[in-house]
Amino acid sequence: MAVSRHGSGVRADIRAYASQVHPVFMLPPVAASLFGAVLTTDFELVPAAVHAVAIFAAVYTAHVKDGYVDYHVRGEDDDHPLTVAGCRFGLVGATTLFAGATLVLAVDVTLLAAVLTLPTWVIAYLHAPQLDVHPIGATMGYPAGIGVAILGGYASQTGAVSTLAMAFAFVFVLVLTGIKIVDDTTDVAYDRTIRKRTVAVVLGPDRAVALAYAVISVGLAICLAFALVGLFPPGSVAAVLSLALVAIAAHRAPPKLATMLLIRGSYVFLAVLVAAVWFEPLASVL
Ligand SMILES: CC(C)=CCC/C(C)=C/CC/C(C)=C/COP(=O)(O)OP(=O)(O)O
Repeated sequence: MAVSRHGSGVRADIRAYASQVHPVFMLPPVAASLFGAVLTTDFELVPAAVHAVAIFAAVYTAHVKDGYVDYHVRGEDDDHPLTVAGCRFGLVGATTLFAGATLVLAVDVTLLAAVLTLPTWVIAYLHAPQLDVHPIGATMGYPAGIGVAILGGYASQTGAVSTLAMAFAFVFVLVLTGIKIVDDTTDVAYDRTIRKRTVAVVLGPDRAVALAYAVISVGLAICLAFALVGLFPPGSVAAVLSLALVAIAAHRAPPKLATMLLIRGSYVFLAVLVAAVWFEPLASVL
């Protein structure tokens, strides 16, 4: 049974499945999982890697299902590399990998880590066609997945969640929600034609952009406040400053450029937070 729509043979099949690895969407959740793990004092590589694999498999599930729904069910996309059977095999494969990694977490690491990992697959599987047609689901599914990935990464090290992990998860959910609202302002006209109700479709682009930057600002202000009260390491202030500067530049830019800037800004935000947590380089000077 053919799995690739473009060519036959093992190479074509591998290419088709590899096309569903979207680094822009996949790196942040995997990095969030590892970030949760490095928030703990004793970092253990194996449970961190198992959790990261589960998160990768969840996001892969989301992409295969989204591609299947957008091309084969809704007829929205012009092309898709996988046949219907290919999508189904991909879903079964990714889900099996997810289940295996989650089972390892439950049996060999801690039950809480597994329990916190499960919602990521549920969000991923339901992204299309259920969540992506509703303004809250379309906007907050991915940020919520990142938040839970941070908590699961933390729990995979400690068997517990902490105020620190929850606070970081909360900040990321807010900041990424704002960025996703901006992202959806790039597709308002098209999304209206396919009845996809993003925040930008419901509120209109101008009010959506105002809401987006308000949500990002609240997220950054909370991050700053957590740094000032000593919950977050002092270097978090540098992370806030870097994303705030990017957000100021993005605010004046057209939607596509603004989205591109904010997504890259969020990578820098995470990277500076990792450095702040791991090395605490500014601790001695602040
Ligand atoms: C661990 C974790 C983060 C879990 C959540 C996984 C999740 C919901 C991923 C979404 C990835 C995806 C299909 C993005 C494109 O969606 P789109 O609907 O904006 O784009 P489209 O218009 O191309 O369908």
